[in-house]
Amino acid sequence: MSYIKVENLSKRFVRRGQMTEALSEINLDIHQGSFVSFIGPSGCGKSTLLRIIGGLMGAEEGGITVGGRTPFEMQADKQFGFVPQSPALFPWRSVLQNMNIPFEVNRKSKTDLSGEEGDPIELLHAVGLGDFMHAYPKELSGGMKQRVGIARAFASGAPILLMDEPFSALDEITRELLMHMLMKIWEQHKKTVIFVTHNIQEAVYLSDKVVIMSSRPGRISYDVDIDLPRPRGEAIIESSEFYQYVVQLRELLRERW
Ligand SMILES: Nc1ncnc2c1ncn2[C@@H]1O[C@H](COP(=O)(O)OP(=O)(O)OP(=O)(O)O)[C@@H](O)[C@H]1O
Repeated sequence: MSYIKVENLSKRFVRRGQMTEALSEINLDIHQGSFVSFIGPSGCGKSTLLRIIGGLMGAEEGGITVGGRTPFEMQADKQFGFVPQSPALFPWRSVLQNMNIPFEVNRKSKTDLSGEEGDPIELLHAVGLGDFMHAYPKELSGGMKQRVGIARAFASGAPILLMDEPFSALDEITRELLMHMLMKIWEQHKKTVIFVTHNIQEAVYLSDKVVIMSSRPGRISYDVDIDLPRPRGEAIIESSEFYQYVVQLRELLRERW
């Protein structure tokens, strides 16, 4: 059953008298607990759609519900965890203290997400930062900071995680390591994840569904179900089925680039 439902959604921006049709007639069904990636050329509206789903901005036309409620209600109820390109870590707090920020925010707003929360210490071990719990952000590399951001999102209790190109600032090898790490954690926690990326392999490896977008105006041109077995180990990348999905997505993307 559909958990996130987007119907005929359009979004326009007007800047200095010039109108940009950022999204046009978007229709989308996302199932609870699934991993969905958005991929498409720069400016096709991926981040805008992510922000609308996450209740950070509204749209002019169309409807959107998340778990039967509006995104704004879900956002006020702390149901979304955001993982941006580089995570916001407080420099004066240790890694573990940074992990606890969502719990403190929820306690203050009296949001009860118990049952969805993960153990911060366990999650730090899962991302290979067990020895860095008491370190400060300035002692971490970019990849390590991003691991904290991901671990924190899974610990936060939010059932829906919105990730906007979380690996784009990382080198190729770190990016691959984090992709495998994210997959392992997600397979244990099964939160609904919406993931924006420019990387086809990443999208195929991680996703149940890849949504291909095209620009001017931003539209969904295809959505492709990735029917690869789970759990997905690293070896799957070498399989011919994986390769076929990569080729298919590349062709579909080229068509509308
Ligand atoms: N706040 C804003 N004001 C005006 N125009 C905006 C605003 N945010 C986005 N846009 C425009 O909307 C379109 C979609 O932008 P968006 O950032 O969603 O694209 P994107 O697919 O995420 O791009 P990228 O892959 O480069 O991050 C672009 O043309 C952009 O210039």
